[in-house]
Amino acid sequence: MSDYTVRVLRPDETREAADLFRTALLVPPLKDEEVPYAERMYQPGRALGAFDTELIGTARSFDAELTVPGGEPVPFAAVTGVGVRADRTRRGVLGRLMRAQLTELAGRGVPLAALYASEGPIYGRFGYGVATVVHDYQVERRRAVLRPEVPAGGEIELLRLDAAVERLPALYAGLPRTRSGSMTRPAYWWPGMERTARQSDTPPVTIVHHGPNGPEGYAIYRVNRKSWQDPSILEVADLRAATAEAFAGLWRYLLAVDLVDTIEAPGRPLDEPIPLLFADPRAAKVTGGGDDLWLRLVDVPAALAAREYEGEPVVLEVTDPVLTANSGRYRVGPEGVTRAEAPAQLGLGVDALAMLYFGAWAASALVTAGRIQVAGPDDAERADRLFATRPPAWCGTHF
Ligand SMILES: CC(=O)SCCNC(=O)CCNC(=O)[C@H](O)C(C)(C)COP(=O)(O)OP(=O)(O)OC[C@H]1O[C@@H](n2cnc3c(N)ncnc32)[C@H](O)[C@@H]1OP(=O)(O)O
Repeated sequence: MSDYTVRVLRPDETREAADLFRTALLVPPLKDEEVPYAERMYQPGRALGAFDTELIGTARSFDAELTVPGGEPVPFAAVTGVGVRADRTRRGVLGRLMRAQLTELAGRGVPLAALYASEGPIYGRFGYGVATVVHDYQVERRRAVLRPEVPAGGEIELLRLDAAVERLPALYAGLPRTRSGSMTRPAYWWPGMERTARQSDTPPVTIVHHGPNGPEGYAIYRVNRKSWQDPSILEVADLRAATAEAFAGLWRYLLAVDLVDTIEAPGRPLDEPIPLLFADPRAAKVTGGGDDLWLRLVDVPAALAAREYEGEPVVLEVTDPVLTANSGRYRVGPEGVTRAEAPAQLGLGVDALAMLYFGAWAASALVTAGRIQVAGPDDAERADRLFATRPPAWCGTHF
C-alpha cells in the first residue's frame, strides 16, 4: 500500500471514523446506542480521513479556548480521535494526517493546537511538547484527619446522573479559568463525558459545593469495589474549586464517604495543597503523574504575543520543520513580540517552545536536556524569568 488520499470526512462517515479510532485504541467499537454521542462530538468539517480502498486512518479536532499566562483565553484546536488501522501503521499515514491538519489550522489562523497523547513518542516530531504536568494523589482515608484550620466549607448537593448531565456544562462554564492551561469545554466535549457516565457499570456521582454566592465548585467520583471483601477505592474523576471554602468542603465530603479505604485523585495540579489539609501530611502521597496537555504553537508570532512575560526580552531562533513559515528569529519580552534581526540568544525547536510556553519547564532545564542551545552564560536564566508562570499551568480536561 503506498497510494492513499487524505480528505475531510462527511458526517455520515462519523461512526466508521470513531470505530477506527476506538479499535486502534484497543477499545470495542461503538454500540448502536452510543452513536448519537459520537455524532455530537464530531465538529463538522474537522475530521480527516486517510483512504486507500477504504478508511485507514483518521484525526479530528474541535474548537475551544485555552487560558494563556496573563489570563487571556486564546482559541485552540483540541486534537483527538487520532488512529491508524493496525495493518497500515508505520508507513507515514499519521504524518500525512498531522501535516494536513496543521496546514488547515494555520490557514485559518488558529494560533494553538493541543492534545492528550496516548504514548510519549508520537507527537514531538509534529511540533507538540509537554506543556502542563500533573500529580496523581492517593489518600489513606482513615489516616487523613483534617487540620483544625481547614475551612468548614459550605453546603454540598448530590446530583443524580440526569441532573449532573444537564447542569455540569453551565456549572463548569461559570467557574473561573484564570489558571494557565485551563480550557473551555464546548458542546463537542460534553457528549463524551455523558456517554462514559451512562455506559459505566458504576455511574459517577456528582457533588456541587454551594457558597454564599452560589455554586463554587464540584467533584465527580466513582467508588470501585469488586466485592465486599475487597478494599474500596474512591476515584476522583474531576474536581474544580473556585474558592478555598469549596476546595475544603469538597474534600470534607469525599473524606466522609463511608466504607471507602482509599481516595485516588489522578491528574491534579502540581500546587494543589492536598497533603496540607491533613494533621499527618503523609496521609496523602504522590503516587504518579507526568504529562497532561501537549501544546503546539500553530502560529508562532500570534501565540507568543498572546501571553504575558516578565523580565528582560530575549531573542529566540525557532525552527519549525512542519509549518516552516514559523521558523525564524523573534524578540520576546514584556513589551511585545517582534520578528528580529539581532543574533539569537536561544535556539530551539517549536516543540521545545511549546514546553516553555506555559512555564511547565524552565529554559535552563531544557538547556540541560539539550533541547535548547544558548549563546551566552546568562541567556537561559533570562528565559527562565521571562517564561515563568504562577500558579503552575494545568488543563485537567481530557479530550
Ligand atoms: C490525540 C490522540 O488521539 S492520542 C491517540 C493516538 N492513537 C493511538 O495511540 C492508537 C494506536 N496507534 C495508532 O493508531 C498509530 O500507531 C499512530 C496513530 C500512533 C501512528 O500512526 P502511523 O501511521 O503508524 O504513524 P506514521 O507512520 O506516520 O509515523 C510517523 C513517525 O512516528 C513514529 N511513530 C508513530 N507512532 C509511534 C509510536 N506509537 N511509538 C513510537 N513511534 C511512533 C513512526 O515510527 C514514524 O517515525 P519515522 O518517521 O522516523 O519513521
